[in-house]
Amino acid sequence: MVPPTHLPAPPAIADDWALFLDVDGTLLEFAATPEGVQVPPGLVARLAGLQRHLGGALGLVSGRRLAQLDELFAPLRLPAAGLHGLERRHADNHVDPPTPPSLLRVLHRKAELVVERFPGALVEDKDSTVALHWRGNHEAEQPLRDLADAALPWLHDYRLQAGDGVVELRPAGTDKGDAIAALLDEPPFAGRRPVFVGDDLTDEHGFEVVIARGGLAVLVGDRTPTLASHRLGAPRDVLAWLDATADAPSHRSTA
Ligand SMILES: O=P(O)(O)OC[C@H]1O[C@H](O[C@H]2O[C@H](CO)[C@@H](O)[C@H](O)[C@H]2O)[C@H](O)[C@@H](O)[C@@H]1O
Repeated sequence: MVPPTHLPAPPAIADDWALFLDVDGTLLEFAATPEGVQVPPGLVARLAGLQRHLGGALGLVSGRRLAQLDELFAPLRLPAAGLHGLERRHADNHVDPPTPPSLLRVLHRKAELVVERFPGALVEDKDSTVALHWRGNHEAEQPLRDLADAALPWLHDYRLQAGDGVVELRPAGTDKGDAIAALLDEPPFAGRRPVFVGDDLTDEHGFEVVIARGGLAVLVGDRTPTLASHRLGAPRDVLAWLDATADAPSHRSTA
């Protein structure tokens, strides 16, 4: 496998692409807490312009909830998948609601007790999923991983989703790849070349789908191993790449 740092930069965005973008670590720099992220000035306008440029075929595919994505990128409401694909808003604004929460309440309370012992660590309640974060206190990593491992057998049809400074308990089934595949079955994405840009482990599911459909998978950073075909170094490089497209003349994909 080619080391990620040897992967080429992606070509300029083409008019016939269906472009899917991850959020944290891709469009936005990481922050100490989920609420601490900053949306760079001009990014919302840039995304709106890109959406027009692509005939509407621009979507967000994130681990965050759709409601959070709408808050972050207001007033823009792009076609989007939230909760790693569990929650989906189609181009017609219809939202598929996730499975309601059940046994997660107990885990949530236990996790709150753990993070009380490790200031800076936190529990993110996403209704049908719970994310256990240690970015603010790395000493919490092992206790939170242990708690997630111990809880998993009790949560029917749930699985662990590892991420950057986080482990999440989420319903099994739909992932980011499934969400991208579903969006690609409908207008305005259908018939276009799929391209997905993401940084984290959860994004590998999306990479698999776009590559299987003749598209491009763009890794942000140097996480390894990866299925990605192309790479950008950091969110600032993603923004520069999006900007370059806004300035470039229109063109279609080459092989
Ligand atoms: O799929 P993404 O859009 O990349 O979302 C993945 C998770 O992002 C958020 O957590 C991550 O970013 C936080 C803010 O920078 C950071 O504090 C945390 O350590 C990261 O794991 C979000 O809070 C999660 O719900 C998403 O699943």
